[in-house]
Amino acid sequence: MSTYALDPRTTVLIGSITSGLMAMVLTLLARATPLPVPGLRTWVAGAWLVFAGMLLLGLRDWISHLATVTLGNAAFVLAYIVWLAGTRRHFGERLRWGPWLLAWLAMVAAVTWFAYGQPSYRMRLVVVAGLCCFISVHHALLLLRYPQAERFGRALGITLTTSWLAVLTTVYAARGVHAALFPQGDSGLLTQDAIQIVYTGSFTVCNLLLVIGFATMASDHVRARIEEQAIRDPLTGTLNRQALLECLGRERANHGRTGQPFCVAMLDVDHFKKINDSHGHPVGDRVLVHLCRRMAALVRPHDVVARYGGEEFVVVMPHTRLPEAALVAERILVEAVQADGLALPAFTVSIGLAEWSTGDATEQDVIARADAALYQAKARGRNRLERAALRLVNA
Ligand SMILES: Nc1nc2c(ncn2[C@@H]2O[C@H](COP(=O)(O)OP(=O)(O)OP(=O)(O)O)[C@@H](O)[C@H]2O)c(=O)[nH]1
Repeated sequence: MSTYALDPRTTVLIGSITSGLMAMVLTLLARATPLPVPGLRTWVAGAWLVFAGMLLLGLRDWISHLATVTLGNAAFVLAYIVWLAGTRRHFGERLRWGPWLLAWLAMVAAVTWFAYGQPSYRMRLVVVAGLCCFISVHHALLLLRYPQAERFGRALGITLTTSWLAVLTTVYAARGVHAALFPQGDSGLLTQDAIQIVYTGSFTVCNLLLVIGFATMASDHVRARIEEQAIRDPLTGTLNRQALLECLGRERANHGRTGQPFCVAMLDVDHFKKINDSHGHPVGDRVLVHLCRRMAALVRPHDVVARYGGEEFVVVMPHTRLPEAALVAERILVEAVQADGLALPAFTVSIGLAEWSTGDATEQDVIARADAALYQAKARGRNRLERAALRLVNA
């Protein structure tokens, strides 16, 4: 009679059921997600491989040895390689499959040999635990390379996944070393002893927690993309009007606290309708995209470029007074319209510039003054810069 409440077969079979459920949850997550998550499908495939591997391992002695020992271990270890590929893909990299598949094939061959040629659970354990340990440590080190500070969800997902990979590495290392150093008697994966119960229980739990870790990373990825889409103009990738107003609100508050000046440049493409009419809207779109790229390259790192609407853009220049802002605006006027070798029609822009003044009550006021200066620039012949006079209190 068993001296333990759990036996390894029960642990592995419960593990296979829960990993099947996790695989299902991950599959549904991949189907339901409103935006594609790189690597998620690969993780789904890995989760199903874990389910298959654990189920086969748990059916030992009930179905053919080939299915349980060879295929079970093959599916199980392949899952770790597939998860590694999924993580790489998530971070925009590709796994070099060749060496990993070679190692996996060698493992499958060795396991088969130590199951039929020269049966030895001890050697199978050394081979399988050794490779799983190597994959897990490689996977954990890979995750540590990615920056995680800026978003809580991402940091949490990476930390969870890395932590469970570290635990998994320890489990496989400990089991592999124990098998290498000590005779394992008549042991098999499902033998009823404390070591096997702890071993099978540990990798079962870690596999589930790994899936939760990646799911956390995936959901944070979706949230970040949605937040990004909410503040970006889809055509040019610059901030949209809503984000611009928030940025101006911050600058206004900062000015209230510290007295730091800031300027707003409003920019409009001259005769843009003609460009659309003569060359078509797609070319007009390319002009806008090109202009934004050039502006982003010409302004300073802390300046903000936003699309105000149509072919109108705003540049916010923090910590800047009107004369310095005029230098930046002049640079944009001359250099942002250059499109040598890009097969774009020639175009010019007009700019109206205003500095936040004590007479401005809201961010809309400073925008309105920049807009009025832009109107003047248009009226005075376009392709030029006009500055709004400061509006001082009681002026
Ligand atoms: N291709 C393209 N055209 C746009 C976009 N948004 C607005 N427009 C077009 O931009 C044109 C703006 O024309 P107007 O407001 O008459 O101004 P304009 O022709 O630039 O003339 P001035 O501003 O007076 O120099 C309109 O024809 C809009 O349809 C866009 O995202 N892509």
